[in-house]
Amino acid sequence: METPQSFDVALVGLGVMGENLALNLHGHGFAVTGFDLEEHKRASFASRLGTEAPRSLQELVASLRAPRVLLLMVPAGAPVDAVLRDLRPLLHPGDVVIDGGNTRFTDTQRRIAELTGSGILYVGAGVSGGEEGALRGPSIMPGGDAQAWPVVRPLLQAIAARAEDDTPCCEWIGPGASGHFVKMVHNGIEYADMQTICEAYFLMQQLLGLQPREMSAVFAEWSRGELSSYLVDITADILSRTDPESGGALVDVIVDTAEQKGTGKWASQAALDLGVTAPTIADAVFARTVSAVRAERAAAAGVLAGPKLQFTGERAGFTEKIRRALLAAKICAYAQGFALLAAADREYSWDLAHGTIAGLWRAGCIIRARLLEDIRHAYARDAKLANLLVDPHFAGVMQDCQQALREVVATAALHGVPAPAFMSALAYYDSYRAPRLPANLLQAQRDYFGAHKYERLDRAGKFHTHWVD
Ligand SMILES: NC(=O)C1=CN([C@@H]2O[C@H](COP(=O)(O)OP(=O)(O)OC[C@H]3O[C@@H](n4cnc5c(N)ncnc54)[C@H](OP(=O)(O)O)[C@@H]3O)[C@@H](O)[C@H]2O)C=CC1
Ligand SMILES: O=C(CO)[C@H](O)[C@H](O)COP(=O)(O)O
Repeated sequence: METPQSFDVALVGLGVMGENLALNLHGHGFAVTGFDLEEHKRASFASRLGTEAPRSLQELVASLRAPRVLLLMVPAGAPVDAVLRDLRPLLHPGDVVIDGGNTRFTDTQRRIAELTGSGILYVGAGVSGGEEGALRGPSIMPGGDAQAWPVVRPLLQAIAARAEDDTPCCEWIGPGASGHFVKMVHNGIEYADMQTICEAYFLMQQLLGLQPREMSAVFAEWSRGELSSYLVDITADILSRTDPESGGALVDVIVDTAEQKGTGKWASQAALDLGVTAPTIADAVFARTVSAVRAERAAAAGVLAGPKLQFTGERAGFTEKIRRALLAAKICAYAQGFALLAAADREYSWDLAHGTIAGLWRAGCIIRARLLEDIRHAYARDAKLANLLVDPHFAGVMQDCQQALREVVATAALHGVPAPAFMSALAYYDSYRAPRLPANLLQAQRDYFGAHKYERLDRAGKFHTHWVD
């Protein structure tokens, strides 16, 4: 076993993310050790780093310099509780535990409460960037016990991605579970971003009859402009790939059933809990759930009627409309994500810096996009912006793109092509800019059947009408 107290940091969980984060730390000059339940993972990791594998958590902890820093990259949920239960008796006041997994923020709140009085500094850190990002530089969103920040800052900022202005994509988010909340919102936006790209692809395929390679060129072109982003880039790459077995496009042989691990659902649940309008994020989750009932959809296709229209419009012009619709829908999804952050900030008093958070997402993470620099500027102009849509820059982009979004949504509806995220983005935009909504009638209905009362435009107070004689 290595000399006791010789390591700067320990990774617990040497899977896809943990091993690569460890290699990233090692590459930045930190002395790293690691532990996994599986002996073969411990051994192969130790041999890669030229160290000896600890045989137990006790040996792992004993090999760390004080204050000890442990980064957990185990699956979210029960495994985190199991590791914490085993670690707790081994740690001392001032030691830091970072949970870098996609943990539900309410679990982080509970664990912080459970550790109160122990002196152990707990950090819930969102990490995004996937396998490649973990190795080359992820975006990291740490929050929790602020005393831990000076201890972990050199480690986390060293391995994080860097934005174009060389700022590390890792900054202290705030107290409590704010780091995991911000990561959850990142993933909610990720769901909406992915779904709107998929709808753009589907419309080009279903209405314009474009082949994957043609669409690959379209997405590659789009990624050189305002839509420049990692997700559009990888879409162009995916659509260019050939399946070696069939010789056709690889995307065409992949089953149209999307899986999910829960972060988009949690973001939607948090939006409902906090009373935030986030329909495009929620519709992206529902798009996955409806994709999952593949056999039911196949049966319903033989029963349920739809339109029999052929697209007769001008193809190049419509492709440009889809591009603009995609940009508009993406902005709406980001607006919803940032509205969710603002509501959580009000609820939990985290004092979230929206501009800083946009800055952290500029590189390393899955939603990295050119747009995030504009979002950062929007919050620099007005840190208390009511909604991203009303920032002068974004209001201008929406002005340019809203007509295209309408035409794409209308065309999708007329031709029976499902485009739920585009549709809900448009409804969000129109609802948010509506000075008057039909909720007056809704209030009357509530008062009619439940005596719930309503307010009047012409005088203050709550009123009830005896609707039934
Ligand atoms: N993959 C990704 O792209 C991203 C993942 N994340 C999050 O990071 C976390 C880790 O994900 P990922 O690396 O993909 O998951 P993996 O399943 O690849 O790795 C998790 C590792 O933790 C090990 N493990 C489980 N329980 C324990 C325990 N009690 N003690 C020690 N090791 C344990 C697992 O071992 P075993 O296999 O034996 O169970 C496995 O080797 C998750 O919360 C995930 O949501 C965040 C961003 C991106
Ligand atoms: O956190 C991530 C990236 O930021 C993961 O890739 C995410 O867990 C993927 O989520 P899902 O499996 O639900 O699509």
